Amino acid sequence: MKDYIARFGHGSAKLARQAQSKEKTLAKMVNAGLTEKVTSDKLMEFYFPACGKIPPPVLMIQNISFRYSEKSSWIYKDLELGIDLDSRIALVGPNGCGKSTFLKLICGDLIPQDGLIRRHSHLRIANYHQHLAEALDLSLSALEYMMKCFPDVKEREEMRRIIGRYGLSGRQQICPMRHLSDGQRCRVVFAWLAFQVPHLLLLDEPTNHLDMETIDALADAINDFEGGMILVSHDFRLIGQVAKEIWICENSTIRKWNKGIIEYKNHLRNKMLKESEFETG
Ligand SMILES: Nc1ncnc2c1ncn2[C@@H]1O[C@H](COP(=O)(O)OP(=O)(O)OP(=O)(O)O)[C@@H](O)[C@H]1O
Repeated sequence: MKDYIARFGHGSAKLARQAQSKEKTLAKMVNAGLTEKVTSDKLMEFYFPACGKIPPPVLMIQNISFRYSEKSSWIYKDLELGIDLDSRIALVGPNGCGKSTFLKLICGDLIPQDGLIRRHSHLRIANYHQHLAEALDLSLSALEYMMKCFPDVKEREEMRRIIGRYGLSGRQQICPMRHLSDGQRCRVVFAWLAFQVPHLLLLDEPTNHLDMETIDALADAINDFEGGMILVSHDFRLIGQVAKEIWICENSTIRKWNKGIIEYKNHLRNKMLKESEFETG
């Protein structure tokens, strides 16, 4: 209401009248104690539970080739890689080169036409991507949703504590998720993801909708996590915080960058400068 008053208070006569009327209503609500105190979201303390160790090899990608259809070009051709619980990988590369496809292949959402992906029989993989938040049933509250996904947790209070860790306060836990902001819905998704106790975290652009403090909390949680991680992100700050190695996805393959993240950033910058010089002649 304050926004409306600020925007339209000096607008056309009709809008200004509406703004004045809102101002009066707001004053009455404040006097009657009907407005809620403005608070910022509770700082999120991300946390991925201890997943226990499984011996290597945890995941082996053996000569896989993948394309979406017979008519389309190969996204990967004869790809060979290994991933363990101490892998902390940032997967980078130009738009459309196949980063998300790689994560889908790893978690088994897509099957390669050739080759094999061998996963340790006890391996639990959690795959975070934007569409998870879009697929939430918004008529449910975060609490109802989590109780439905994890029926083994019988006590509401226990589940409230679990969700609370992800920075959702009392009311935000019990109102329909349609009333939550995009960032708050992401927190629900992270709570759901972490509660699966994965060994391997696949994070596809996790920072969209998250503010800087929350991204830092996520970085801390990843650094405390005892399992493996593959991160697809354009956020070099997060990459610098959590990745130990960079893999570059390009030309139907993935190759390991054998220098540090800063060197990779400089390499990209120089490449872009050269391209723009070439374009401008
Ligand atoms: N379901 C699909 N069916 C057909 N083609 C697809 C499908 N999903 C992705 N593609 C195509 O496969 C290629 C790789 O897509 P992918 O989303 O894996 O790339 P990306 O590197 O993650 O891209 P970005 O950085 O833009 O997210 C793209 O050309 C994309 O258009």
